[in-house]
Amino acid sequence: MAQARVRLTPAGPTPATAFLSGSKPRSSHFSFSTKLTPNSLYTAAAANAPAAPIVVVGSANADIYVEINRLPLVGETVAASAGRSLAGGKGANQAACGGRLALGPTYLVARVGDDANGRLLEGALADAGGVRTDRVARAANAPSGHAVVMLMPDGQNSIIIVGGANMEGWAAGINPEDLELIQKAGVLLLQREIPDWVNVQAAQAAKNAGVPVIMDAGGMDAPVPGELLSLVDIFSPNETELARLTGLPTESFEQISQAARQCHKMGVKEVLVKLGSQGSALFVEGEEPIRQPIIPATEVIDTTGAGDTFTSAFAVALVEGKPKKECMRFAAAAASLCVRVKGAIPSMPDRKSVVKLLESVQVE
Ligand SMILES: Nc1ncnc2c1ncn2[C@@H]1O[C@H](COP(=O)(O)OP(=O)(O)OP(=O)(O)O)[C@@H](O)[C@H]1O
Ligand SMILES: [K+]
Repeated sequence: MAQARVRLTPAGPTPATAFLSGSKPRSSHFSFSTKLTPNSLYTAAAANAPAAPIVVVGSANADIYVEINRLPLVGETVAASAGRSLAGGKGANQAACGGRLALGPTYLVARVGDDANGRLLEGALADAGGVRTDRVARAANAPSGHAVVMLMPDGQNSIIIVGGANMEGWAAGINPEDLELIQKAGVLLLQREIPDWVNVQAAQAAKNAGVPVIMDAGGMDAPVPGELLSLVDIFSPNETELARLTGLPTESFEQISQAARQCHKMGVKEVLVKLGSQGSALFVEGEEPIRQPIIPATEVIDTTGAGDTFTSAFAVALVEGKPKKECMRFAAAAASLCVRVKGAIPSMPDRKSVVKLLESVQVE
């Protein structure tokens, strides 16, 4: 449960995955046109838009990175050449991004432990700016979610994850006052690093109040329960997660379209697929897909957090009532800025930078 996933095996229809991220192989069998629509209203008019809150219900994780030459053998101790602890978890990442980009408030509903990692997470979220952390509660009987990420010189990594409070900290579920908050939200943003039953509870509350639910597919690789899918308005996998969910190949755009249609049959009307350097595509049932190419980065430094940035930025634009195509452009611009900077939360752009990038992109 951390910044995103690492592909522990080469990409394929059903890879083993963890919650942390690294670079991943991508299919390059298809390409997008780069036709862009004019950048409309992220500036003056948007400033007058009603500022409905974004509510993220999800994970917060302390990621402990160690750089080692090789894994220790059983019974052996090895010295790391470097180590650091960073805040992550897809819930925290998406809240941090919302906090930077949204006109209104962004709340994170999460569980941490009453421990040093919990304090690290609370501090990092406060430093990220713009995130309301008063709904991050400390669980009495579970440690904060954390992960040990062992980075090796050849780029390989091994990860051990402790779900901790993300998985065990919810007791009887989401607090009544947090359910009320969800029902007043402009959008509810979910991922899969907390128990499915908690996600169902949040999504049900949102659905009852007519609040749109976006679920990022990243996190645990167990099948998504049908009950949860039926409560989600926009489901957002990358192509690997889409393949895993549907059991279908996602190497070509045609195959991705087929897999998205399969999701429609499973009860999700809108599927927002993230395709790495190939951009993204939104499949709304019964409509032509909307394709969004990447907005090229001057230099790609680290794609960690790109998926979380994309999903969260899409939600930010959606809350402002932007058309879906505009939401995708906004998200692509935010993600393009994210890949230029190392790390997850530290790489998430502010609104001004996204607007500036959108303005600088050539309009056809
Ligand atoms: N090299 C790149 N240059 C510019 N933008 C990129 C690049 N790679 C990714 N992006 C943007 O980031 C978005 C999300 O990236 P990606 O598809 O890798 O998400 P993900 O697989 O969910 O990522 P994560 O590793 O964070 O879980 C893409 O749709 C694209 O807009
Ligand atoms: K990054």
